[in-house]
Formats: sequence, structure tokens, C-alpha cells
Amino acid sequence: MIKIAPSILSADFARLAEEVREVEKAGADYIHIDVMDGQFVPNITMGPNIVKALRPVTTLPLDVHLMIADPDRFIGDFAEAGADIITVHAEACTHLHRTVQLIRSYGVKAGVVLNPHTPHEVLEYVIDDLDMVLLMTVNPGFGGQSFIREVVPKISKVCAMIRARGLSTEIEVDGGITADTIAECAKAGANVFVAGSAIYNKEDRAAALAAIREAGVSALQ
Ligand SMILES: O=C(CO)[C@H](O)[C@H](O)COP(=O)(O)O
Ligand SMILES: [Fe+2]
Repeated sequence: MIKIAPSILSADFARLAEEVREVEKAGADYIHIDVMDGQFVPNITMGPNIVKALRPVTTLPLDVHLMIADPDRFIGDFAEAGADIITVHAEACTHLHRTVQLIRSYGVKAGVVLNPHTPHEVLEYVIDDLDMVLLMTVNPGFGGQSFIREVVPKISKVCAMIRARGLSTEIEVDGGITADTIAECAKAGANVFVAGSAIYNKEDRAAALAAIREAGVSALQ
């Protein structure tokens, strides 16, 4: 099954509620919220206040991607603001296992994100506790970057790891996902696709979302 998670990073921030409602109406599965701190990544975006403001706007799961150093400091704030899924970068956590347990302690789904250069083996001792693995297909920090194709074999490796253990962990990919790049990710085993600029930079967001989903679905047929 293909799930599409529009990233509001490329939405019009002055009309955020309408922008979220528009993609919900267009059939989005998750709302992807990119949190950047100007330290782990060279950009600053949104905090728990935005998650809290958007919580009553949509019934879709809020998929909160934390690109922040030492995320333990803010996990409680994002959980209380209404996040349904919180993903943290393995590269930003000194005690990744502890951080995963902290997310779960709030009853929130937990995910670990890997940068393009980070090997999948880092998941080995936490995978049993994860609801989601997020594989970056760009270096995090900005929307609208080009897809890094070298990550595709890592999708297959994570998929094999999950299947070997009989888990149902979701595999999300993020960065440069379009109707052209989704197919190879879907074939490799990803099932959740973040798309920011490929949806929000288009005039007809519903058509853009449908085209991306259709390309993913036909890749699996
Ligand atoms: O995490 C991110 C960047 O760090 C964003 O989710 C991602 O880049 C989405 O933007 P686009 O689809 O335009 O690449
Ligand atoms: Fe993201």
C-alpha cells in the first residue's frame, strides 16, 4: 500500500491551515512536519506550537520529522502538542535506544531517520521498537533538492531486515520524491512517500498528489 505524506515545508506558511486542508481533501495519508533547529541542519522552521495549531485542523496523522540536535529535550513538547508519529535522526541521538523509549512512553509512534550516508546497520538494536524507519533521499535541511539515487539499495536492505523479523514497520522516504522517483523507491520496499515541492509547488495539488500515488501504485503492479 502506498501512503503519501505531503511536507508542509513547501506550503504557504501564511495560510498553513488551508494548505493542510487542501492536501487532506486531495487524499493525503499523513501530514509531514519538518522541524529544523539551525544546529543539526542549516535551517530553522517550526516548533511544537505549529503542531499544536494544526492538530484541530486535520484528522490525518501528524508525522513529525525532528531534525534537531539532542531531540530528547523536546519530545514531550511535540507529543503533548499532538504528534502521532515522531521520527528522530540516529545521527542526532547519543542514546538512540533511550530516545526511542522516550517517544513510546508518550504513546506516540516512534521512528528513526537515517541520513543518506548512514548505514542501515545502526537500526539493528532498535528496529523491534520502531513503527517507522525514515530514509533520507536528500541531505536534510531544505525542500526542493534532488533525489539521491544511491540510497535506493538501503531501502531494500531495511525492507529485508524488517521482513526477516516479521515486523510491520513502515519505510518512509523523504527528499526529492516525485512521480518520476517514487517508482524505484516503491519497488525497493518503501511504503510512505514524503513529497513537499512536488505537491505544494504545483498549482493543482490534488492532481500532483494523484500523479505521485499513481506512479507508485503502477510500479508495484
Ligand atoms: O525533511 C525534509 C528536508 O530535510 C523534507 O521533508 C523534504 O525535503 C521534502 O521536500 P521535497 O519533497 O521538496 O524534497
Ligand atoms: Fe522531512
